[in-house]
Amino acid sequence: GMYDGAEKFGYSNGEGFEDSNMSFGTDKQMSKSAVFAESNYLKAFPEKEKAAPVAKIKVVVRKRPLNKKEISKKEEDIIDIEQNSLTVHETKLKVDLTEYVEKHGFVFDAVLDEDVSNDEVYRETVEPVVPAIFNRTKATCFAYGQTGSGKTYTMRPLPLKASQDILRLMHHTYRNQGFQLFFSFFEIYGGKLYDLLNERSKLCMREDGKQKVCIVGLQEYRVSDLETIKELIERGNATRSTGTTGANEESSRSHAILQLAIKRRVDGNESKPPRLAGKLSFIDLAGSERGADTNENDKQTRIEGAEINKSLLALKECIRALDNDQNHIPFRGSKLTEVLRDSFIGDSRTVMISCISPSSGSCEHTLNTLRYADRVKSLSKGSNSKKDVPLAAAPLRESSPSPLASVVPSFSAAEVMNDITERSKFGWPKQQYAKEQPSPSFVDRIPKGREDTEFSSANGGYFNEQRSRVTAATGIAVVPDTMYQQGRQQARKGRDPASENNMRNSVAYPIRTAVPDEDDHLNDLLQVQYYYFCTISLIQYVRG
Ligand SMILES: Nc1ncnc2c1ncn2[C@@H]1O[C@H](COP(=O)(O)OP(=O)(O)OP(=O)(O)O)[C@@H](O)[C@H]1O
Repeated sequence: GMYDGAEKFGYSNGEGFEDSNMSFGTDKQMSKSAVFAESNYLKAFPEKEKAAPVAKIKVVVRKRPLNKKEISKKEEDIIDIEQNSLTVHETKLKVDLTEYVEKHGFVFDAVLDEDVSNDEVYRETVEPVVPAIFNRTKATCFAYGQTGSGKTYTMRPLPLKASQDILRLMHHTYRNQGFQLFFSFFEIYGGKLYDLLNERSKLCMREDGKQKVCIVGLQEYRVSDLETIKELIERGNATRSTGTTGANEESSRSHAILQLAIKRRVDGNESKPPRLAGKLSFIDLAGSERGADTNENDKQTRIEGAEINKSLLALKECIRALDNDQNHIPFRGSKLTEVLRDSFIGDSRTVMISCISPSSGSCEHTLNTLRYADRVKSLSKGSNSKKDVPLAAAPLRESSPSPLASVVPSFSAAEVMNDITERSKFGWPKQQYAKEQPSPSFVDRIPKGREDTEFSSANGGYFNEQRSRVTAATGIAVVPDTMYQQGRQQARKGRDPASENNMRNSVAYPIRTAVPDEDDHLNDLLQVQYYYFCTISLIQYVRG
């Protein structure tokens, strides 16, 4: 048959896990045990608590070339890259309709420009973590970015390249040591799990008595040659669901998770299932602008949008909690993070590749993507008081605590100042505006043909964002999803006030109930002014 090289395993992927005896507790037991999951882990491995912090998270940005459509529309490339820093040149209009360019600077672990090949992307991102998965590490690699920014283009080749390296290690360095490679591929769509290698059969997720995540019924294939892996990847990709949205018809609205698990037979004992040694997960996330879809289309699309939004937020919070070495990691925020739970406990590595489009028409989405990426990394570093690093820029070295972490806040501080100066010309209260929030009385350049949806969602996002920010700081928010909010507040705790200033959330929040305050009234006033301005402009345009 087609999968001759693959040995098919019908059991849940939890069965073969280290020390796992698949004893499902009652619901009550499960939720109780979940709370203590991380502390149990530390009890079992006390040395982990004392271990020196390692660079667990790597954030890489990749810019794609302008495509034919963008070139034909005469859109400009607005992204400048210099080593590992990047500048976005955003053209804006003042109230008097004169144009000005606002520059936004960012620094990441690596910034890859449009000439960088997929091979180089692999070398920069996944290759360094491959050896670690033979040694108890769970590594996760995901791409983030708007539809059409190159996530799939970037992610598609990575699993096969990684498999090649894994097989090489298995056949050479770790030869005759009982290591086996297992392959699984599933997707999360609208909060539900589907097996991409088993005709999209619906899966359910359980936690066993020891807080191990089990996806019951997920097909795992034992693989030992590249050709089989290639076939499985192609089969899974072909099964992925795609949907229709206002933004891009072709794009994926599901998160696809491809896992390469390394297991090991202990003492050559054939009767016992092999134990999990390490794991490498690849996640092709749904387009990051999906949260913004919540206003439009049919009910199903709105639900999908909300779910995607929730999972992207939850993912960010988990990674940040992880980087802060927090005891509580808010896995429960979404299906995606629950599924990835065991990838975030213990020795873990996360590689995030933020994909951006270079074109002026995508400026707003690009800034959102970069802010998300920046927030995953820089804030958590800023809060780590133990690290005393010089302020001067220094080249980043792999796996050392990033000296650049200190550069990011200083970079931002200058921008905050610019921002404040710009705004205070208009007499707005300075401290109310965190860095980089769009000021509502400037008309951002809106891509042609997308005015309505883009603007309304962006604007809605802004006001929601402002609200949740203010209420979180004063602690008066009443949020229905309490688990989720606890996670957020937990994540905020370790932060210092200086970095709080740089708080930049990029993803539109789900709408929350909040007590209105002065700031909200100000926002409403500005919004009214803005609409007034638009109406006047429209009337003038129609007349003349
Ligand atoms: N670095 C690149 N070099 C050349 N072409 C690219 C690059 N990145 C993306 N592309 C091209 O741009 C188009 C869109 O890319 P892709 O499908 O990967 O976007 P995406 O972010 O995965 O979108 P979606 O969220 O809708 O799945 C594709 O035709 C792809 O071939």
